[in-house]
Amino acid sequence: MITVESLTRRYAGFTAVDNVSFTAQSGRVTGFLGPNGAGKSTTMRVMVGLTAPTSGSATIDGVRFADLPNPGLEVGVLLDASAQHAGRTGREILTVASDTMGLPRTRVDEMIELVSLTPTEAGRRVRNYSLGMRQRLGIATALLGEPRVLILDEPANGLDPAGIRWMRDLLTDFASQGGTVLLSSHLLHEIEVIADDLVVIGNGRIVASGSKEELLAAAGTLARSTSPRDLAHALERAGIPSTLGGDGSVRTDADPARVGAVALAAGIALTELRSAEGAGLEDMFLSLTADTQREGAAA
Ligand SMILES: Nc1ncnc2c1ncn2[C@@H]1O[C@H](COP(=O)(O)OP(=O)(O)OP(=O)(O)O)[C@@H](O)[C@H]1O
Repeated sequence: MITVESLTRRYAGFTAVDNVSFTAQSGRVTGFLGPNGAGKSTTMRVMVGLTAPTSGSATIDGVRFADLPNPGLEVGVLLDASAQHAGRTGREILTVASDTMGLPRTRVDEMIELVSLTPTEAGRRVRNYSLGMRQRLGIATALLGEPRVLILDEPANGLDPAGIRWMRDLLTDFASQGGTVLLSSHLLHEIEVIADDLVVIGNGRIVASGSKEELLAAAGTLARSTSPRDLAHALERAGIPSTLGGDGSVRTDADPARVGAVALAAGIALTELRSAEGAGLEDMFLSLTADTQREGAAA
């Protein structure tokens, strides 16, 4: 389990991470979301001891990363796939990491195979790797020591569609075997498919956290009718505030049963009635972070 408690990081008067607290539970995949510059990477860097917190703490199973005797055996980290030594081959990078952790060299070949780098690719210098190949190598390095915890910043970045699916299965399996996965991504569809829990950050502060179901269910109800204005008026008369979308949809915080009952009583035929959950993570993300989006996007 990863525990972040009242974490703050300031840079010369600018607060990048502001009193952030959350946990990433074992056996679950936690998606870490936020607009550009929200503070995700800074939080993850503090978790793995690359950045010192101004105050507060981040611990892995109760221990600070810097205090872990052989961290690679406990925590697999992929923060910046391009930060690998460009002059070494992929195989050399894995071999050095494996030796540092005191692992048998056989792990190197196992990992190369696991991430589907060909022997030729593994023998190529990293400066000549594509982004997706760097990402695969980074994942191989993270998994080398068979850690219980994975901290991954944008791991799907640069992967092809098959690679994204492979990564999804890998992380889901890892969590189903009791591992802890914290991953940041801008690929909301990916997060929506893979994450059990979500932590949303905006301008350095947590704006929402909880299980994906909980957070998406809070999205309310979406209804469609041949006469959306009449439906909105009927809801208003029933004391249910609603929003009329440009696409003819009507959204409310009331549950679908209540919206259906109001429509029936008003003699309005519905063409669609469902939890707005289907509207998905993107809507939720944009509405939660609207105040912190540089584009000022609203739901
Ligand atoms: N070393 C530093 N010095 C000054 N400011 C920094 C430093 N590192 C990060 N910041 C600032 O802290 C804020 C948070 O950055 P961070 O990289 O954590 O965001 P992020 O959520 O990971 O963004 P992205 O989605 O774009 O990767 C940004 O405004 C960034 O400019």
